[in-house]
Amino acid sequence: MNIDLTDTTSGRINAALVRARRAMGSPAVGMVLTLVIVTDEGSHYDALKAASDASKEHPSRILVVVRRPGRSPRDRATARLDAEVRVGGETGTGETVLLRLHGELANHAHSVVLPLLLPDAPVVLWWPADPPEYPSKDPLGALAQRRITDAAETEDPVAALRGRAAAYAPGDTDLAWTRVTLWRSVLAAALDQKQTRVTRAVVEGEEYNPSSELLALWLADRLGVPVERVLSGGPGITAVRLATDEGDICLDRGDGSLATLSVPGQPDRSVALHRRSTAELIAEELRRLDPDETYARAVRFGLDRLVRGQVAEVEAAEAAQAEAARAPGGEQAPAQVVVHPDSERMARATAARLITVIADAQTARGRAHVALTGGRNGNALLAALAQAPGRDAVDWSRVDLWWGDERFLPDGDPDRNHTQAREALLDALALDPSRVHPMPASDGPHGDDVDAAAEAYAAELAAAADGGSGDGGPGGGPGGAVPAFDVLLLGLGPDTHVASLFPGHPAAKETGRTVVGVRQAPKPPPTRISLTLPAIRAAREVWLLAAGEDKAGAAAGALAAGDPARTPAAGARGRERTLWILDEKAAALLSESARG
Ligand SMILES: O=C(O)[C@H](O)[C@@H](O)[C@H](O)[C@H](O)COP(=O)(O)O
Repeated sequence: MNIDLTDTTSGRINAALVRARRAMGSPAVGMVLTLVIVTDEGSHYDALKAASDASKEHPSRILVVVRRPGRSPRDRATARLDAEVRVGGETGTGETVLLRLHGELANHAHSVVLPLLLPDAPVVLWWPADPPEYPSKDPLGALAQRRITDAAETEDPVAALRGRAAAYAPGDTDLAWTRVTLWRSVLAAALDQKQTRVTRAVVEGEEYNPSSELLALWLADRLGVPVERVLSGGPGITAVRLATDEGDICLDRGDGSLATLSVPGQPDRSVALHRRSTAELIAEELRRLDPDETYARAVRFGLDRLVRGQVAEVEAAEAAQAEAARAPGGEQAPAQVVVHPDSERMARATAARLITVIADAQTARGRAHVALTGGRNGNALLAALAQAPGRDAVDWSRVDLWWGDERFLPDGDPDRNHTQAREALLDALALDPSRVHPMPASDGPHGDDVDAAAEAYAAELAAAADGGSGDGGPGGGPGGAVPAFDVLLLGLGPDTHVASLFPGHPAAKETGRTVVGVRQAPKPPPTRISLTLPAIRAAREVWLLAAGEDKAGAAAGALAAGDPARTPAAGARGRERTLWILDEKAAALLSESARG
């Protein structure tokens, strides 16, 4: 039975429900909960359909709240409640009330809903999209034992998960979490059955997929091992791999709905992991109304603690481009990792190591080319070098100093890497000024034309390659256009950037030039000059410096090797040596084998 009420009240709606139930001859006693859906005019039909299907398993009173505050001041001044009451029929044994709150009333939904709640029955609130920032503090949310959101229905699902974590209160849940129930139960069963130690996990799923993130967070929290989040073409989650002492447990759905579960020592078996409808997800959520502690732990585990991996299926073009960017003719040396107890000892030890390499280069070739980096770790190394007892083993007048990148600011600006390097070390050394090659400043001869400034630096490098070191040929970058740096230093960004090559930024994919201008860099200041990966790879040795837990995910992700366009640090390799210099905190997520 359907009853339409215009300009009505909650009391009249309740009376209409009683009349309709009497007419249907079915008491309200069979209903077990009130499901309140807060949505908009355009989406209420789909949400109501899903809820009605879900409530077949849980006879419910469904209240759909559509706020219509109105556009004009006159509209907004009015306060009117319209309702469509439906009992029986397609709602099954439940009943639904579609509530349209016009004008000022749209700001008082809870006062309309409260009198309509089933007495002495739990309340579930569902925002199909656009939930409040703090669901439990929302006036309607405060009425509910269960508050359902959906991170997949947001502009930035990963940011939405961060918001869910910050706002979490017992009773909160999210359909992105509900979507991983089947994956979790299959993996938990496989782990319970195969009592073996898991050393690492990988979750593969399409980019910006919140369920992939939550599955990875759940595994990281449950297993206490590094969990790598790797991007794939999807749809949704495509595979989970658990590395164990006996081989990988792998649950792979690919792009279908039938997954294959592989457990070492057992025959593969197929598992149904179909992508469930919203109605199925809501039905699952209505089954249990106690706070979901497992969700609480997973969503609050910390997205930054996941290891960020690469695209599982790197496009052929990108892979070919990465291959083309390798140093001409030179194989890239395998990465070595050295881990120091803390950042102070890391800086001191690396200063001693650098002195040795520079002195050896001068013995072998009469001079040394060193490329410096900016950032905390780069400057800490220079400060340690200034204090190093062996500092004078180097003839600093025969050292050519270059930069891997520079902030494009006026000369002498405190934020320039050159300024910071002078303060940390250079002003204390007997350097030959003609051998100190800072990158151009924004108040130099090229003004604020960062591209012209980059080209000028590329020319300076090429001149040093041809006339200077005598070995800028085969060891140089594209066409021998840079000196063969004896050591090129790089700091590591938490997003795996090196120099000013940021993930997904065109500069990280550059293969034709040695130096580029960088605009809109995610790390301030936004305009920079940077060597490109081919120029970096011209170095004999590339040393990557990272200290602190905020670098753990980046270090593990980059060392897992992958597409340099998305993980620039993975493309920073030396011709003779690639050395990762970490402190324990930055090494925390490395696998035992990666620690060297
Ligand atoms: O100009 C810069 O900012 C650096 O060259 C940059 O690449 C830096 O090395 C990394 O962002 C790591 O910086 P921290 O060592 O400070 O973390």
